[in-house]
Amino acid sequence: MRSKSVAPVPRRPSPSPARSHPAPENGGSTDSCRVRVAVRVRPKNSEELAHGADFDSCVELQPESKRLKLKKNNWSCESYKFDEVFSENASQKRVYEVVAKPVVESVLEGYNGTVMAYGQTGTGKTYTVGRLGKHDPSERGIMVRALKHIISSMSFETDRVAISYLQLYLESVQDLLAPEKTNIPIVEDAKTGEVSLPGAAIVEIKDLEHVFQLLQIGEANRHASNTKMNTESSRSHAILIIHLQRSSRIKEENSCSLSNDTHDIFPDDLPLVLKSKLLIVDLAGSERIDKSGSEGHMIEEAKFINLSLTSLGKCINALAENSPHIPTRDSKLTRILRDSFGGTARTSLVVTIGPSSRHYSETSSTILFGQRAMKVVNTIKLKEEVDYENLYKKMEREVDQLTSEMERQQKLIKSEKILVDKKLKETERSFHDLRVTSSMQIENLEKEKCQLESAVQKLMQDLEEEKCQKNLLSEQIIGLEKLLSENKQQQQLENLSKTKILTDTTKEHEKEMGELLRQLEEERCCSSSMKDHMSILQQQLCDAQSSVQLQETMARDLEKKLTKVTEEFTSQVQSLKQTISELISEKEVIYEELKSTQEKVQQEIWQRQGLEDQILRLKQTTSDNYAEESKTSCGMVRSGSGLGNAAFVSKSGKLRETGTISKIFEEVGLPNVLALLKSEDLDVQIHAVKVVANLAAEDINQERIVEEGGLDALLSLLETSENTTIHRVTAGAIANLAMNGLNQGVIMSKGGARLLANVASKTDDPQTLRMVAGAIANLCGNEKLHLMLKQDGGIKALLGMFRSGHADVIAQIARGIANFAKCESRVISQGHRKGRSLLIEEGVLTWMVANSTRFSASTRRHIELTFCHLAQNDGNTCDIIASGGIKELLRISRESPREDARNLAKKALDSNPAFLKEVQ
Ligand SMILES: Nc1ncnc2c1ncn2[C@@H]1O[C@H](COP(=O)(O)OP(=O)(O)OP(=O)(O)O)[C@@H](O)[C@H]1O
Repeated sequence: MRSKSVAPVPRRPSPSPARSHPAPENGGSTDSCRVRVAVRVRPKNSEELAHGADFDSCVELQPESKRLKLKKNNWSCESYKFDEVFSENASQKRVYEVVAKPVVESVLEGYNGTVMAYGQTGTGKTYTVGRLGKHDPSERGIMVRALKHIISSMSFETDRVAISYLQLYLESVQDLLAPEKTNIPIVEDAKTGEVSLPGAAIVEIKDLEHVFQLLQIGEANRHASNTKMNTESSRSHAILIIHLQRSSRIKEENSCSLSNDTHDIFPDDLPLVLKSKLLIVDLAGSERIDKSGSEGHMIEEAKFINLSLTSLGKCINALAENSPHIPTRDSKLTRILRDSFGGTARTSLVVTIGPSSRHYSETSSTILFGQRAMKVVNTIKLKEEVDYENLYKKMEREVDQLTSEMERQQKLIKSEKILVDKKLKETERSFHDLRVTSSMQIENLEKEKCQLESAVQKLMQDLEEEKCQKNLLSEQIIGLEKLLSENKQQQQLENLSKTKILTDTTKEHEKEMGELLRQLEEERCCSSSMKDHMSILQQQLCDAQSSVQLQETMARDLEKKLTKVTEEFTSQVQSLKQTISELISEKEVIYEELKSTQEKVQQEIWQRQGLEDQILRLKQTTSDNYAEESKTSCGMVRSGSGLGNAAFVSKSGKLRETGTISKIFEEVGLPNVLALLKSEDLDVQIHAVKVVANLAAEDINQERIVEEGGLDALLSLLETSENTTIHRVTAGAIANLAMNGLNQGVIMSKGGARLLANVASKTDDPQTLRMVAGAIANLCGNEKLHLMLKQDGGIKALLGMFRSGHADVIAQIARGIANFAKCESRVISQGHRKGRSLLIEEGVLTWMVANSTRFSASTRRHIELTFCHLAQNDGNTCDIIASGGIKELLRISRESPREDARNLAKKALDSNPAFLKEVQ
């Protein structure tokens, strides 16, 4: 698409309006513009020069006043004013500059244009328009000059130019660049009135050399004959369509290049393109059959030419007179030129006349035609469109970016979650460890405390006991001392009275006293050792108490530590909880973002799908329509060798699109695509069938499409639709599905062969017949279905399609019967079946012998193989002999380019005694 360095397409001042016209509907700007008409007089040819006075000139030009005088005879003449008059000396360059250049410039600005030559046969239309002048540039006609002008004015980086070259011959449109394409339909868009020729080749132009090559091909394919009036008389109308697509807007630089309406319709960031078409038309010459000397087939040609020119004249008359009804539908020529006269194109007409008075009446009617055409006013209209291809690519890029961003964010969240989970687990583990160790420590401390307390208690008890014993001893000592003093007093009293007894008693008492003293001494010793022991015990108690105090302090410290650790842990847990909740809320936000991104992506996908639908629809309705082309010109991209199946998909370039379709199909889903097959809108339906047909060309989709009900929908379309395009593409889709062995039985059981036969009986469109024949040919490759195929009329329909005479259709028929014969011969050789071939019962043998000369070389190979396979079956011997097939078998055994065919034919001839006898 357009790069910023490319200047916006320049604007021309609008011509002044000549007639009021409706306001634009799609944002394009419109102007009224009258058809410009110039007249060109051909120099006298050799015959006219030779006959002198007989061929006196009836034309006189007045170039200054742009007038032409037409002399009827010496006393009567008429004068006509044109936009320009060219004498016989006017150069090709000048004619181009006056007639065509303004139209080409207008086309470069985005308007449609038409340049057309009209005139009697032999007056120089082809010379003016179609002359190539490859070696003499001064000779070049309008076609070459216009293309050279366009190529030099556009940028190949951002713009595209392509051509279609067609001829209208015997009311049939034929492609001059691909002459096998005949009967090309003319499609008119009901809404825009735009005319397109789907199926016509559109070839992108590279350079002038390429232009010469293509125009030469077209020239070689154009119908021309030698008539009395012109040795190289064109027998068809040639139409060169130049398709031009130019980028029209870059957001910043060209806001001035668009009308306000356009801005309202297309947002600033949409890429826009200007699409325009230039039709250069070289009409076949009008002729009087008596003068041109046309005979036989040429009379037929002349009738068609005159008929279409008459209907063009009627349309011009009706337009010139502002008639409410313009009979454009009367001929294909007027349908193709619908936009050129009274439409949206800027149109220039050059009318060519001969100078000779012998052709006064033809010259006069040509001039009147030109005069009337000058009254026609077109409404030229700028057609600005969204460049969906570019937009699609842009959106695809954006979706990719969004998807990768989404994936990146998902990965980020995942890794963050793993990190948080890990952290949480670690914290839980350390908290648990801490709890276990602290509870163990507390337990130990408790135990120690209990042990110390019981030790202190025991010491206190011991101390108490010691104290009691000491008291007891003190009391005993006091009692003894008291006793001693009483004894002393008694002794003193007794001493006075009883001296002897006293001595004895004193001795005894002294003894007792000694004993008591000793006991007292012992008691004292014991008491002092008890005191020592007690002081030791007291010391021990003190120690124990201080140890208890120490332990208590330690326990308190530990408790404090534990409280601190617990607090720290609690705060850690809290902060972790905080982090987790933050992470969770962050996660929720990211999830929300992801959700909205996913929704956005989904929307983008739907939008993209919608846009693609529109692109395809637009492609279909414009003449650079690839989809339609692919449909009508579809070839066998993937055709198996020999008798293999054939997939019906579009030509090169469409495989890439199939890839995109598969991608979208994955995103949109098969049920949604299949649902579109039942759409009310025919365009959508056609597009959906095309998508399904493309998908069905891929092996991996074939079974799924049938499982999801796609086959039912296709068969129902085949049965109910009246539309030829639907028939053609649906048959192609079924042909693709029929490549799959499993699908073949399903297609047959659902009446597929009967429906295909029905379509074949109703149409003459070679492309549709090719699809139908291809589908039946694929079904022929399954021996289990042979009987049903015959009963459902499949074989009859296959042979019946031969009537089209189209090489591609015949190739499919031949492939089908060869498939059938091969499988049948295998089944018979394995002993699973006996008797006459089902193909022979349907008259294949007679058909092959009768048409043997009409087959192309490649088709002939299939036919040869069919002969050989049929000849392997004894049940067919009589039929082969009766139909004269022996001769054909002999020929194949000697001359066939295929070794397998030669061997098969020899084998059949050598092994069958009836054949041997016949040969001898
Ligand atoms: N302006 C001209 N200068 C020189 N030769 C001319 C000129 N116009 C036509 N001729 C010659 O006259 C002959 C007939 O011209 P041409 O084939 O272009 O006619 P035509 O109108 O296309 O005829 P038809 O309708 O039968 O195809 C050709 O030989 C051509 O070279």
